[in-house]
Parts: sequence; structure tokens; C-alpha cells
Amino acid sequence: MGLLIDGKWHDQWYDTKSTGGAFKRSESQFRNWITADGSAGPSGDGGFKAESGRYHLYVSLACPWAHRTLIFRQLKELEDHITVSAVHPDMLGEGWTFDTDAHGATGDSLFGSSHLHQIYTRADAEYTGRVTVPVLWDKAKATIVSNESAEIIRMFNSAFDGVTGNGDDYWPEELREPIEAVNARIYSTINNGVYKCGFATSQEAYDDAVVPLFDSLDWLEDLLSQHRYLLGERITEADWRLFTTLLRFDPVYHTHFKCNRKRLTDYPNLWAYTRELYQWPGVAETVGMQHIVRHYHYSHDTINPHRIIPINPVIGWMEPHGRG
Ligand SMILES: N[C@@H](CCC(=O)N[C@@H](CS)C(=O)NCC(=O)O)C(=O)O
Repeated sequence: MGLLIDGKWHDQWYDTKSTGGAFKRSESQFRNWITADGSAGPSGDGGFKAESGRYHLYVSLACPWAHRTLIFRQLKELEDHITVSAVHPDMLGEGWTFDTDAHGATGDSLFGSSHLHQIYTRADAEYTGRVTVPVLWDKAKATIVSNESAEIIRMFNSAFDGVTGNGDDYWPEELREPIEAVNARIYSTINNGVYKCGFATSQEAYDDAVVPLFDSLDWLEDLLSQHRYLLGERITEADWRLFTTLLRFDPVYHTHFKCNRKRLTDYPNLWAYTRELYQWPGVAETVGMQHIVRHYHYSHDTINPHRIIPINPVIGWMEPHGRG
């Protein structure tokens, strides 16, 4: 685990000393947008036109943020248009690697790099910051379009509609405001909330994260007793953003990140809802449960110093969900 400073790799864990033991996630730095006609998006530069075969996605199957992008690639039928490389689940001293000695770890099919940080320095030789997945790479301009999953899924949602003919819309105009509100709470208390619990290095920081986390899960349990999806009867990006965290809850966050007031399977509505999303056409094939369980327990030696991979519950993802 580490980061690049002026293009040089430094092996260091997250700094929580300056924040009273609290984990603060840093902002993603590559913020360009692919658009249908190549015009500039809400941030960054223009010139990234949606074209088949032009873009490549670097992911970790373990990572909930990268997982969102894989799900959107699947939902929006982009598999033949956007190529993918998956890193090895073990993220150790030199960060994410392209080692291939794990099922599903593909290596870097574009450049044959050994480490993900080489992709960042290819885009910016002086890059300073964390080396995270997902990364959306542009083969034409030889640079990173974006390393922000929340924005990559919005590009995938609509930019390639003319290429694929798939017009499914998970960010519909009329629901954008309520989606943003739900996303904000879920991001802060659940998606990032589990990390705040797990990476806290003081009791106070942990308490500050774990209470809102379970308050939000209770809130969602109630919401999902009233309607099928977060925003009503229509599935939206908010559901997919929540799904990748819920999927990892019992296998990883409950024990490894000490999110253990309840398990996902203790919430009847949330648990059935998660199964429905798991069973959505194409979604189960984006799930790399072995990478998920292995990555967290093996890579975070500050939390699990002996790197013992737990036996884990057997989870009935394919049990009938009974919703709708
Ligand atoms: N804001 C980013 C966060 C991505 C992120 O934190 N990915 C993790 C894996 S789950 C990572 O690569 N961490 C490496 C590090 O922090 O050094 C996004 O949503 O795209």
C-alpha cells in the first residue's frame, strides 16, 4: 500500500494521525468525461468521443468502486466496446499488481506492465497521489480519462448509446435530484462508511462511523419495505452503487472492518433486495468473490497482520428473492 509522489512510488499506509484516527478518502484526480460527440463533460477536457474499441478499463474484482463500473459495462452492453484488465487481489508494498497467479487476474493486456502505478505515470510522469482502481484509459490519446467511479458509471450510462443501441437509463432526468440525495447519504455512511469503520485508528473515529452506518442500514430496511428500489419502482444508479457494498458486507465488512452490529442477512428487505440485484441478468458474472475475500484480508496487514483468510459464511445469493 502506498502512493506516488512526483511520479515516484512510496510505500506508506494511510495517514490517520493528522485526523484523530479518522480515514479521509482523497479526491480522484483524473476527471475527464467520454461523451457521445467528444465535447467536454462536466469537468476536465474535451476530446474523448465514445468510440468502440478506444477505451480500456482497469479494475480490481475486489474493489466495490471498480465493481460499479464493471456492472455498468455489463448492463449497458459495452463488453464488446470497452476492454478490461483485472489486477491481482493482493495489494501489498507496491500497490496493485498485474501478477496473474490468481484466477481472474488478467495481467495488463495493453502494455504488459507489472504494476498499476505504471499506468498512472504513463499518463502523468509527475503524478502525485494514490494509485486506485478503477482507471479508464484512452488508447487513442494514451492517457487516463478518469479514475472516479461515480463519473465513469454516468459516462457508461449514456455516452455510448449511439454505439450500442442500448438506451437503458439509470440516471433519468426526473429522478436526478432525489438520486443525488440518496447517493450522498449512502456514500458517506455506507459505501465509504464501512471504510471509515475499518481504517479508523481511534475508538472515537470508529464510533463516529459505525453508528451512522447502522442508522442508514435501518433507514434502508424501512425504505425497501415500502418500495422495490431506492427511488421507487424503477432501478437507478443509486441501487447499483449500494449493491457493491452490500455484496461485500457479510463476507468482509462485518468481521474485517468491525461492522458487526448486524449482518446483511439479518435485514429481511435489504437481504432480499441484494439477492434481486445479484440475480439481475449479467450481474453475477461481474462478481469475483474469491478476489473480494482474499484482497481485504490479505492486503490490510495493519488490520489482519497474520493474513489469515477466514472461512466465511455460505451465502445463498441465488435463493429466490420474492420481490416485485
Ligand atoms: N474515488 C475512487 C476510489 C477508488 C478506490 O479507493 N479504490 C481502492 C480499491 S477499493 C484503491 O484502489 N485503493 C488503493 C489506495 O488507496 O492506495 C472511485 O470511486 O473511483
